[in-house]
Amino acid sequence: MTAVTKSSSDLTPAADAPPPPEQARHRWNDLAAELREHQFAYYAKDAPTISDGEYDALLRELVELEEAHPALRVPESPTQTVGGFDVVAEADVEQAEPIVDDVGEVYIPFAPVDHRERMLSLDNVFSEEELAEWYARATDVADGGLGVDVRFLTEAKIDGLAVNLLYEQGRLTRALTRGDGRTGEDVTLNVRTISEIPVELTQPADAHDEDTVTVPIPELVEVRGEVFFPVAQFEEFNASRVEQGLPPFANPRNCAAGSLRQKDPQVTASRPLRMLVHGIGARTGFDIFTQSEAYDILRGWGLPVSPYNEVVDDLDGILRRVRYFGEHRHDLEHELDGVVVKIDQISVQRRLGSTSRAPRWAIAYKYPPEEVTTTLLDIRVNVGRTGRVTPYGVMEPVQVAGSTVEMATLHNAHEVERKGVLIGDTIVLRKAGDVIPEILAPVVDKRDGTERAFVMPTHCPSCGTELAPQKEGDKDIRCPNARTCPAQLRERMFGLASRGAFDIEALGWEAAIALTDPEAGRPEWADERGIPREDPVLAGEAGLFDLRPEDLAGVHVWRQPKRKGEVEEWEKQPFFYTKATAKTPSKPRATTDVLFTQLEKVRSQPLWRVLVALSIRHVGPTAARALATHFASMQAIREASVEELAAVEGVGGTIAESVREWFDVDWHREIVDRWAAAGVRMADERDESVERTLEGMTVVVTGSLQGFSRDESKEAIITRGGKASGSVSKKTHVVVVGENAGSKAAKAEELGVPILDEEGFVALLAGGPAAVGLGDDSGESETSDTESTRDAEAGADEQAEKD
Ligand SMILES: NC(=O)c1ccc[n+]([C@@H]2O[C@H](COP(=O)([O-])OP(=O)(O)OC[C@H]3O[C@@H](n4cnc5c(N)ncnc54)[C@H](O)[C@@H]3O)[C@@H](O)[C@H]2O)c1
Ligand SMILES: [Zn+2]
Repeated sequence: MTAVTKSSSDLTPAADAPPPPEQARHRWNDLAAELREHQFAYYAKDAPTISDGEYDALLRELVELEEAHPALRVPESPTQTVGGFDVVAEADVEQAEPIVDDVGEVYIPFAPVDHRERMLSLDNVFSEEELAEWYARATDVADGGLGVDVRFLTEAKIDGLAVNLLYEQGRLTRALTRGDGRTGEDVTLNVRTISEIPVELTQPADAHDEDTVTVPIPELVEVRGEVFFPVAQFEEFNASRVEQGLPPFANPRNCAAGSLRQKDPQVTASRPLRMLVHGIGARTGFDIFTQSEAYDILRGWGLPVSPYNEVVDDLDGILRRVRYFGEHRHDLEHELDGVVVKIDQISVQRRLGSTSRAPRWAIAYKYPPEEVTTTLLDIRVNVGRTGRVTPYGVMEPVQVAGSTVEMATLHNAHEVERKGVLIGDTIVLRKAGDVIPEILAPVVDKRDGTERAFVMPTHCPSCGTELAPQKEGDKDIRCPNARTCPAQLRERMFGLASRGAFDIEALGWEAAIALTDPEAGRPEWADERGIPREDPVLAGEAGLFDLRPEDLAGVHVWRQPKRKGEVEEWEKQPFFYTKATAKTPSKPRATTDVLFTQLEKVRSQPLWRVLVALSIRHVGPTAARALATHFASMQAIREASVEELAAVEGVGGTIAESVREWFDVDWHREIVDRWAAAGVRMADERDESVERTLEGMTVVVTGSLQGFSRDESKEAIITRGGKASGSVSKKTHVVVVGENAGSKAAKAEELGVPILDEEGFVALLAGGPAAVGLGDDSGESETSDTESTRDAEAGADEQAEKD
């Protein structure tokens, strides 16, 4: 190890620091070596093999180790240097070997050139507490007992790569990467291709308004900024690389760096690189007093300045900005990994100075990482309710954005190809907040040749039917065997039992699988070991109401038992019946009894629920109610023409056609017939004892009522000839406001629509509008259709989305 030289940093170990124990020294060596390796992959090759979060964690460990053992904190430690490979070591460009980087591009290192003034990195904090500590320290030193009113500039931290632009007499004469902070690589030719960066500064026009700062173009100025690749263009760009047989970039930052450091500037020119400036280095010929003012000057010369800079007075202001960007992390055109806070006054900046690595007058607040790397163990496919086949990635479980992720959808085969991921790859996984996790890209450098490409199955993994797109040109492929495909059937069965349909609590996801797809989860070895396949007790929903408890005695499902914390092999277990023991024979489980009780009960549910249970496309609860109210029987709906269906208030053409088409399929009609034969009620008896007190009235119920559930209040309105609507408009006759009512109550007041409480509602139901002092103005109702039609269509959309 080289001799420890005295560094300007105040963090250099005290000469009398006790020697660290052997173990700590070992760990330090390992960590430092590992970090340097990652720095090389990241800065020199633009192809990191671990995520930034993982890198930061390693660096943190090193910082903590050095805090515990200050003698380890040598000037060349990765904690003390500006990250970057040693440019000077590759000084002789003539002799330098061309590097073929893993992104398939060849370049020779660019000539090393010194910066006029050093380019530093930034120190990081990872929590609001740490930020407050920095704030306290910085303001304390800044004040120095002088009572200075320190102000802070908050900026978006742009995740790109830093460049230093030297302008002499207004001309861009040199552009360098940051390198090790003292010496960077000459990338002048490449930077010149970025249209946003002026080759010639513009003399600011004479200021007419007082806010514009005009400073004449100086003799010399170093402008620091960040080159980035716009997020919006990244995915498309990566896909085009994969198409050309080139490996994709891991993320936009590495893509920006790789694009800038091209041997052939033409290639750089073809990339949509952008830049924003965030500092000034050496300068002669002008003065600046605050950093924010410096930005105004730079803007005046035609340089791109971020629109997100804002000066604030105190910690509260800083925290407000941190929270703001936390919420808008994905609304910016560049990747944002944090917020940079800088002391605005240059004189105060000087008083605070810098360490060997970073200024003390600035800090980067970093958000929790949203990207991690993990292994893609497999790509499997899922068959949905309408037969759509979607591949999804199965990954080594990993923590990201506060949850454990082990699966991520890949949407379709085309998407898998676009992303260029192989089974076995190390992949970059991204999870942003509540958004569903996404596989971003493979880490190509980690490949060892054992990875294999995903092959989209040609046949349905559930029923073996040949897959095909529904229409020509569809990206999705489907299993056309809608009738008996176990995967599709189990989804329909689950839907049929859901709250908006028959509402059969005992028929949940697992029971739906047991009834229709008992081999779901069958392990590969099951065939080899001669374990017979079990036929489902239901080959379609038609037989649901014909089931008897004894039919379920032999139903088994595949389960992976967990015993004493250990994960065991998958095995078949009885589902509806208990396991027979030496003493007791197998008998129906308690939940199985409940299932049959509920199946009995739902036979007399209202017609609209039966309609929803049929899984007719676009027919959700709203459309089903409209149909049931109008036609009152399944037979009438079945015989209705498209025109007749479409004429129903709340049923549009799409729904009408979908209903007609559904009844044109013979096995669909068979479902209805067999359910009817098994005693499922197929008509709503008009209870003549209920007076049609609300004929022609549109009623909105909002908030919760004591005596009615949501469904019951709707039912009560509809059976009395009224219309139950979900939104308040001028056409609404009355709004019933229960507890915790929200915006609808306010809207009613605003529009002057009469409002009733629950008591009033009961009176209205019994005696009609006159009973609650409302004039009978139902004549208007003929024109009030549009609103409820929109409701029904919205309901239909919701339903379609679930497909
Ligand atoms: N994954 C890996 O293998 C790997 C390896 C090395 C480094 N890294 C990552 O690189 C980063 C460390 O690099 P670093 O030294 O550039 O530190 P940094 O990214 O934490 O911060 C310093 C840099 O931020 C940039 N910056 C962006 N917006 C700015 C603004 N508004 N004002 C001032 N500066 C701004 C500047 O270029 C500056 O040099 C870490 O995030 C680390 O995770 C990753
Ligand atoms: Zn199938």
